[in-house]
Amino acid sequence: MLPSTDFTSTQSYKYLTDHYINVASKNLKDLFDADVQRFEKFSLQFEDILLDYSKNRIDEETLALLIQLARECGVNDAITAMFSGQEINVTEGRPVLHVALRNRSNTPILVDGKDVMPDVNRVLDQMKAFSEAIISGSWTGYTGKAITDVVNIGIGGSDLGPVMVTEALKAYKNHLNLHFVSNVDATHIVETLKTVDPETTLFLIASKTFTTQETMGNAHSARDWFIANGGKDEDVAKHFAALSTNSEGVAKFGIDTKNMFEFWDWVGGRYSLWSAIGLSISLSIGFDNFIELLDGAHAMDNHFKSTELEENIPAILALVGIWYNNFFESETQAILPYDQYMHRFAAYFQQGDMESNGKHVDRTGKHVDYSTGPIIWGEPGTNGQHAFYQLIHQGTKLIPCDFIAPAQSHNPLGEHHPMLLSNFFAQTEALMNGKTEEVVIEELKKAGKSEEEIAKIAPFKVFEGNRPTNSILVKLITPRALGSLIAMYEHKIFVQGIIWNIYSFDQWGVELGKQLAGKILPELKGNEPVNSHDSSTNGLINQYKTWR
Ligand SMILES: O=P(O)(O)OC[C@H]1O[C@](O)(CO)[C@@H](O)[C@@H]1O
Repeated sequence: MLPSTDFTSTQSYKYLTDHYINVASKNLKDLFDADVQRFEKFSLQFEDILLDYSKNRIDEETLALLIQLARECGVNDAITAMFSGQEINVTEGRPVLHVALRNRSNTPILVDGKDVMPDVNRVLDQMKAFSEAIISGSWTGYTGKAITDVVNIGIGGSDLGPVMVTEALKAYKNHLNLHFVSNVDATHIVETLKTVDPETTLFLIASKTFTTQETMGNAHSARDWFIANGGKDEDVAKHFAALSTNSEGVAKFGIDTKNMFEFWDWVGGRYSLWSAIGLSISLSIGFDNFIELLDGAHAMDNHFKSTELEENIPAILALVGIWYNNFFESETQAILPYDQYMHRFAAYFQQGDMESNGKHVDRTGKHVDYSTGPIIWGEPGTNGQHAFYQLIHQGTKLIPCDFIAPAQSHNPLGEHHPMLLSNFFAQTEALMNGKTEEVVIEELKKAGKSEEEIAKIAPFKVFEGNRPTNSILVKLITPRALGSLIAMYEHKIFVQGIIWNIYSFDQWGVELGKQLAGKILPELKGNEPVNSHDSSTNGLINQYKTWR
């Protein structure tokens, strides 16, 4: 059982409310001026990952109160509950055990009295053998040729994790060409199939439930294409594998269950890249690197589980996030990786965070009267700088940002990496310090502007500063470091969900749209006008019918 506390009625929350008034009036720049130790006090290192959270609008008292808040909300007990396999996904009646998938120390983890580790290891062995056979070319397609292309068909958690990781670890990639098809828009599968050869293509049908409309639609179209282009029914086994919890659904689709890579209902979709859903990752970078990814996540799990909250990186990130979300009332949080390979990292955590903590009902079923999960967004630097940073620097909204960068590049070409990192360092400094009117006027004077010109232009050139950031500097984006980084954010989301007293591991909010689409699909057949909806929906459907 998870503890259930309304965090707004805790003692620490009350203290934080008063404390906020004091801190909100302070400037980050002044906080740095007043304390030469600030970086040392507010930074933590885990292996090759340095978290600098000193450029946040906090002081030592803020942190102490936030930690007290975490304690009052039972964060430590909740961590124990998750790692010990308790049924903390209450609304779906399941434990939450993505940590078991990467439990490299193999300590038993019990679900209904049974250790899950033998099953986890059995599927890992199966993934290893399969990955090696495909990569080495010993597994051949129906005409005896080695596989050259792998098409992962999945959506949401059965797509975003594999896409993000295979992109982030492209530097470790082998000869296989990876493709990802997720959208039910035929364009996605049609354009992908134009680039592959049925004789040398392997399709991975990735779906936890094996019922998701988009994935099933794309999987059937891929199978039809395979048969229409020379494959026979008996050849399907060489070209289609399933990653799923639903063996019945897999068999019904026509995939030999020998080619099924199993996982379990205690793995949430958006936490599933560590499971059989990660097969495309293992194929892309090799099984040993996939294990490195799991090792990195496991190391972060151990840190999270056994480190006091004061030094606990995911917990600190969560608490600082709550500080902005619930006291400064910031609505969004940006994730800004200064690494082109990590270009899908923010998109991945859009699902990870927003599907987990986008909830308006607390764990007692009551509507919350406080803000829960933030809107997550972001793009890689430096591209974002030339697109939306204007608003972060000079807009009216407070946007806490996580800046992430590797100290070493996989592509150390000329001055590119120092140029990239100079931007990474400059942005957080600029966001913090801003530029005062006096400095602006001084600069304009030096540029020879008249008094009149200066008066006109100066206000537009002022930067208020005092905009908070975390900097996450990673030595090099290796599979291990990436595994740790992903696990770090997963646990941040977990801690926030515990404090907001919501269930982070269900996703009922995606059901309504699915249900209505199921109702509308048959209505799109035929030409007779539809009148079963509101006038807007009827009007749109009927116009579609005349235009199609
Ligand atoms: O793996 P499945 O069962 O096809 O589900 C895909 C995705 O759909 C959702 O259930 C809802 O969008 C996600 O949580 C999940 O990752």
